[in-house]
Amino acid sequence: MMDLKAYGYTGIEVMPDGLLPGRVTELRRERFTVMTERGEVTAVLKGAFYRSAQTRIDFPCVGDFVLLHDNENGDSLIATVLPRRSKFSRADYSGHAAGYAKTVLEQVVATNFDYVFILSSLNADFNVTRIMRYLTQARQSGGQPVVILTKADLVEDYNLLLAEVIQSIPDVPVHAICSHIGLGLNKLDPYLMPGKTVVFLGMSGVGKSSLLNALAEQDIMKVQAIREIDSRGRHTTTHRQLFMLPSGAMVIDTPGMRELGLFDADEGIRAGFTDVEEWFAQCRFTDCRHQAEPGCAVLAALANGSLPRERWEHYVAQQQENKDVRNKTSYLNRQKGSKTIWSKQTKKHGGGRNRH
Ligand SMILES: Nc1nc2c(ncn2[C@@H]2O[C@H](COP(=O)(O)OP(=O)(O)OP(=O)(O)O)[C@@H](O)[C@H]2O)c(=O)[nH]1
Ligand SMILES: [Zn+2]
Repeated sequence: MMDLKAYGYTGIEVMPDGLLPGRVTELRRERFTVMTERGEVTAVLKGAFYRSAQTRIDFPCVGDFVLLHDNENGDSLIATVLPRRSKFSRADYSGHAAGYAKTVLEQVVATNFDYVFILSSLNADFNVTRIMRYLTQARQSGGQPVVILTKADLVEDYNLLLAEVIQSIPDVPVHAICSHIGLGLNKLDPYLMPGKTVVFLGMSGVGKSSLLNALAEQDIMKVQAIREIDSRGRHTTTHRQLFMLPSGAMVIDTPGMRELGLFDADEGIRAGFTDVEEWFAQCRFTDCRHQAEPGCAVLAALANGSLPRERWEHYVAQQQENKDVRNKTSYLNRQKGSKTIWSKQTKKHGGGRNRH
């Protein structure tokens, strides 16, 4: 018997008759892999999901705890998604013709994680502003942020940059690592305790796969390839989306989670709020601050519910953080002067890798 506690399950007060709890470890098209007390099962959604769910937010995602009708002879049926303690989602405009509908679908890409590892490389891409923008995203998610500065081997003295980041965000733990030689990985042990779940947030190429492989103490991609050869019925070319580390902690690595980090946060955040900014054009005054002005379209949209209040508050918080970051960054830039503190020999390996 599997103990689901190992997967971070904390139980519910009353278990409805005939239902089995589990955690979603993989989602491919409409088929789920769910870890339960009797091991891994495949499952599909009960028809009621498609009839009653208002948006795809209500659909289970990797990391979710669910209750299912177990079926030993085929697909089990997922009946309920248990409340989430943290989640990352991204706006999905795919269902709408541009400029047609105002509603943006929310696509949940990972749930129920304890820590958000914000990865940023110490080489030429080093950028405190970007780290702070990811921090805003992380704080909104409900997970605890941890900043991880990667590729410490590529700079002459990573302690300078480490000190800079610590100074900018004194309330968040910051660690420098090198996945290739294992430097600093032991600093991550306190987060990687049994039953805890971690997600990685960061741009393409910062070293997410390398860290995952280093923590897994094996090459996960290779492991998967071998699985396919010994024909255990897996028809995928990518690794598991919720992965159990030897330490007993789990890492969620879904394609959607990767995409969250793909854009450069500098433009990405702005692009992510078009549904909010669209209203500005309809305000009576072009310099409307959307606070108490007559004819403010934002206030009207908030009042009649066309613009969710949560969404507006998220936007305002983001704007504030951007401002703080700009102030801090110009301060840091003045301090840094003309010192060259990172090595130039390393150019980022551009996009040639397989996308998972
Ligand atoms: N020198 C050095 N290179 C590293 C380190 N970690 C990763 N790299 C290199 O950086 C490149 C990108 O690393 P990945 O681990 O694939 O990055 P990723 O974040 O998974 O990238 P995506 O899959 O595109 O999201 C590879 O060439 C790695 O070998 C490190 O600690 N030191
Ligand atoms: Zn206004």
